Amino acid sequence: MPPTLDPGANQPGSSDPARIRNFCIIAHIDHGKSTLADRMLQLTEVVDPRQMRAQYLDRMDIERERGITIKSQAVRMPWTVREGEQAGEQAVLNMIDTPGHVDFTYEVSRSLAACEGAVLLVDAAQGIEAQTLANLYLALENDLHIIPVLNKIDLPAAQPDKYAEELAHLIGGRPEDCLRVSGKTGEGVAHLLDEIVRQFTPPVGDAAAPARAMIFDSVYDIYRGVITYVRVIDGKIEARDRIKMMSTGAAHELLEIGVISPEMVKSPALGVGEVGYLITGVKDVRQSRVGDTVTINGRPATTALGGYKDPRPMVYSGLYPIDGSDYPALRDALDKLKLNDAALVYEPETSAALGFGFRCGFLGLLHLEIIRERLEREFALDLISTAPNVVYRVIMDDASEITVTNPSEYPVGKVAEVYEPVVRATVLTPNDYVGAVMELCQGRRGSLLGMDYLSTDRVELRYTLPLAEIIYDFFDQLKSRTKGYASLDYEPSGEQHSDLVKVDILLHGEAVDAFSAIVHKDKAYNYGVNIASKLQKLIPRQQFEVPIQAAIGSRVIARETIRAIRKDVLAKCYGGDITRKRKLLEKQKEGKKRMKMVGRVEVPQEAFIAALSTSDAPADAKAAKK
Ligand SMILES: Nc1nc2c(ncn2[C@@H]2O[C@H](COP(=O)(O)OP(=O)(O)OP(=O)(O)O)[C@@H](O)[C@H]2O)c(=O)[nH]1
Repeated sequence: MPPTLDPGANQPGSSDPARIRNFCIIAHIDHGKSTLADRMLQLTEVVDPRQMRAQYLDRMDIERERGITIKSQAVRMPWTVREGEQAGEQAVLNMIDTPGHVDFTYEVSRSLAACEGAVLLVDAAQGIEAQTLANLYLALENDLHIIPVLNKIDLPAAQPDKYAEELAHLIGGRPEDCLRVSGKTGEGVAHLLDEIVRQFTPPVGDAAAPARAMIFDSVYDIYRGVITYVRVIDGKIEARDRIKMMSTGAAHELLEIGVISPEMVKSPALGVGEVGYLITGVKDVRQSRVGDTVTINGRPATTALGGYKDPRPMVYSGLYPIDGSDYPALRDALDKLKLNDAALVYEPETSAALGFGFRCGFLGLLHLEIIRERLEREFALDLISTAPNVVYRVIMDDASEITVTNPSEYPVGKVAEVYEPVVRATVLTPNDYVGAVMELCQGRRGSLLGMDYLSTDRVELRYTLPLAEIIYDFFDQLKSRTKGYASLDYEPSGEQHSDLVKVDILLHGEAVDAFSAIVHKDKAYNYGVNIASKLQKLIPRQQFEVPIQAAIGSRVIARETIRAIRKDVLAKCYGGDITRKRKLLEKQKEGKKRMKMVGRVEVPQEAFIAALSTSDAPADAKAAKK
C-alpha cells in the first residue's frame, strides 16, 4: 500500500530520513551529466518551465560557455514515484552534479562522500571512457550503490546493446539492468528517478545524537559571504543554533539555513541525511573548510567525521600583468578568487624579464586556464603566464632539501638528487591504436604497468608517467595519434628520482628567468634549440650582435645569433677621400663595442608573450575543454 501523503513531511528539517535519497551523477566528460540533471529539474518541477535554461546548474559563465562543470552543485527535488510497487511514494532526492575533468577529481570524491548512490552515466555512442572508470572506482571506494545508465540513446550512432554488455561486464551485473535514457529528449528519465528511489538506500543517522554535518563545499558570495554546503549525518541543525567548526573550535552565529531547490530556499532546520546550506557571515572560505565537521556549540559532538584530503597544487606557473601598474589589481583579484577556491595558491615573485607578478599553484592545466581566463574576464586584467612546471624536490650535497616551484630558483651546483612527481595514467583506446599510444608514452618516459582488454576492441593501458611530461601537449598528442578515440585519466602517484637539469636561456650573456626550465637530461638539447630559434625570430635586430644561448650551468648547448643592424654611417659622406670613410667606420666599431659591453638587449614584451604562449604547453587544457 502506498504511504499516506503528507505534504508537510517533505519539508526540510522534518523530512523522514527514510524518504531521502542522496545521489550523484558520475560520468566521463561530455557524456551528458548536466543535460540529464536539467531534465530531472524539469520533471520534478523544481524549476519553473519559463526559467529553464540549458545546463541550469552550471552557474559560472565560464562553465556555461565551455559546456563543462567546474563546481559541484547540490539540488533538492521532490519526486513521487510513478510506476511499480512503490507508485505514489513521495521521496526527497538530493542530487549532486559533479565535474568530470581530471583536474577536479577532488570535487568528485567530496561529493561522493555525501551520497549513498551514484548514477553511472555512459554515452551510448562512445562507451566506457577513462574517467568512467576513474569515477566508478571512486564510487566503489565510497561504498556507493551504482545504477548503470546509458545516455544519448536518441543518437543514430548509439549502440546501447553493445555498451550495456560492456558496462555489465565492468560492474558485474546483467546487461538488462542498464537503464537507457536520453537527457536530450527526456526519454527514460522518469523511470530512472523511480529506480533511484527503489534502488538507493536512504541515509542512516542518529537523530537523537548531537549534530554532526559534513562540509562538502564552501563558496564565497559577494553579497552573502561564505555559503557552506553540508550534509547532516546525525542530529539536527536549527536556524537559531550557534554552530561550531570541529577542526578549529571556532563558533559562528547562523544567519541562515536552507536547501537548494534549485535556488536557495530558507528552512527552519536540516535533519538527518539532509543536504543544504549554512550562512554564518564568515568572510573567508578557509574558515569553513571543506571536509570539516559542523556541530552545535551548545551540544557539541565529541568526534569529528572523517575528512577529505586537501587538494594539493600540482602545476605552477608565474602570472604577470602585461601592464606593470596592474599588479595591485592582480593581487586583489587573486585574493577574491582564492576565497572561492581553496586549491589556488600564490605568492609574489619578481622576474627580471617580466617584472612583478605571482607564482601560482594549480590542480592542473585546466584549472590554470580557468583561473587565468577568470582573471582576464572578470577582473579585466591582461596577463602573461610562464610555461607551467611541476614541483621538484631537490636534495643537496649537504643533505638539505629544497622544494622548487620555479625553475629559476633551481639551485646551481651541489645537487645530489632530484625527485619529480609522477602520475598513474590510464588510457583507454581502440585496439588499432595501442601501438601509437605505447610509442607516445614511451617517448614521454612512461613505464607500462599493465594492459587489459575491456572488450574485443577496447584496451586499457596503465602507465607511470612523470607529471611534467603530461602537462605539455600529451593530451593533444594522444588525441591526434588516435583520431580522437583514446581517453586519458591520471592520478598522482608519488615521485621518482630523475636525471633532471636546469636549462637557462641567455640573451647576450644574461640569463632570462622567464625562460628557464627544468627538463630531463635527454630533452635539454631539444628544449634549448627550440626556444633559442623561436627567440631568434621574435627579437628584432639591435645595433649590436646578440647571441642567444641555451646553457646547462656554464655549458652552452645551443646558440643562435641575432645579427646587428649595420648603420650606414657613410650615407652622409658623398665622395671625399678614403681616410675619412675609414675614420667613420672605426668610430662606428667603437660605438658597437661600447654597446656590447654596456648595452642590454631590448626585448619587446611581445617577444616574451609570443615565445611563452607559442610554447606547446597549455594544449592539454585546450583539448580537454573542447
Ligand atoms: N543527442 C544527445 N545529446 C546529448 C544528450 N545528453 C547530452 N547531450 C549533448 O552532449 C554534450 C555534453 O553534455 P553535458 O550535459 O554538457 O555533459 P557533461 O557530462 O555535463 O559535461 P561536463 O560537465 O563537462 O562533465 C552537449 O552538447 C549535450 O547537448 C542526449 O541524451 N542526446
